[in-house]
Amino acid sequence: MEKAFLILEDGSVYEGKAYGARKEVISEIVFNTSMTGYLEVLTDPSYAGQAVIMTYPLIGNYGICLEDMESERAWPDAFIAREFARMPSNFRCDMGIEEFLLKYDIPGIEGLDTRALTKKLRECGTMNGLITTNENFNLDEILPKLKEYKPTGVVKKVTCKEKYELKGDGYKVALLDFGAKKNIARSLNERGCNVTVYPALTKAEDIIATNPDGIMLSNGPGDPKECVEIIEELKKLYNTDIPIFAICLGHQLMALANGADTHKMKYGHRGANHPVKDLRNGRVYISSQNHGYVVDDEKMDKNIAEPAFVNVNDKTNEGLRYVGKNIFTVQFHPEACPGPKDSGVLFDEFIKMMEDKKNA
Ligand SMILES: NC(=O)CC[C@H](N)C(=O)O
Repeated sequence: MEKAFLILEDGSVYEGKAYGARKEVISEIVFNTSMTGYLEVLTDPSYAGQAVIMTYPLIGNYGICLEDMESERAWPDAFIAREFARMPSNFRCDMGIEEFLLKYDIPGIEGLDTRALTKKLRECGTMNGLITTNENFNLDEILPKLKEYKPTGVVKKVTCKEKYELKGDGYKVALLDFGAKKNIARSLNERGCNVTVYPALTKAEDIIATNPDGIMLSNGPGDPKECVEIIEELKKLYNTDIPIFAICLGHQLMALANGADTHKMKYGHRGANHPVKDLRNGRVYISSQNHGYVVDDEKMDKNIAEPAFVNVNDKTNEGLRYVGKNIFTVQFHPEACPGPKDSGVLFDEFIKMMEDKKNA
């Protein structure tokens, strides 16, 4: 077995075995605590520019079911687990995880201590790292490069190139694709919506001109503050009376468009069991999450938006309701995939919002 190394920005080195593609990459190293759903993690475009460590020790047991992909390809720069399954067992399985990683040229490492690694990232915060099979690495050369790295231009990389449509007889929804997981469009389409998916840099005027019943802003990769052009367009969408629902990056961008600030969290939320509390009724949903940035809700003008959800573990903001507007946005993932479907009802709330607006 060929050796592979993960070298972190602080100079620590973890040795494991090479798996998947043989390729040297520098990336932001993040961990995900989901016990299943590795294919959905691999195909979530929000991971572009990052390498993912799965904390669950055995990954790949049920193989890869291509039908369950959340986008057209796999996005992480690298994929790391304690052990990858050699003999997947599942009647829907199309291929094993190694074949899938090779197909998208993604290097993997297994056999390293993912628990120690996760503890390290929790204590020191998210770090950049190098994944390599070169045993003769030189830390003096590598560490300055690691400190410099920042994923940039990632939304442009992952968004669709052309608009496309999912036909439905119900409400007409314009979905802005900042790196959308497929289950967002599917969740709307299942509720009858006719969904038109637009590239991230579509002008607000072009969307407003189609007279949609509602606008959906998707999840996506990278630092929200980098998306300056999109934020400008969202200001214009805010000024219409079209109902808007936003998830994750969409939520952060709408907040930035309205004078809020965002910051990078110490190590983010990535997993399938994050409790979020609905501040209207105290109800707690167990949610699927994948984000490294968060909206500073204390700095948000309360006349513009009020906190709608809070994370029960660390009290960070998980959603906003815009005052006097048909707009609500969430930091977590009601579309699940992977993870619990508890908060899928929020799509029904969005439908209700469009209905009320139409009947007004
Ligand atoms: N899933 C997402 O939309 C992530 C949003 C943003 N890239 C973050 O990490 O916070």
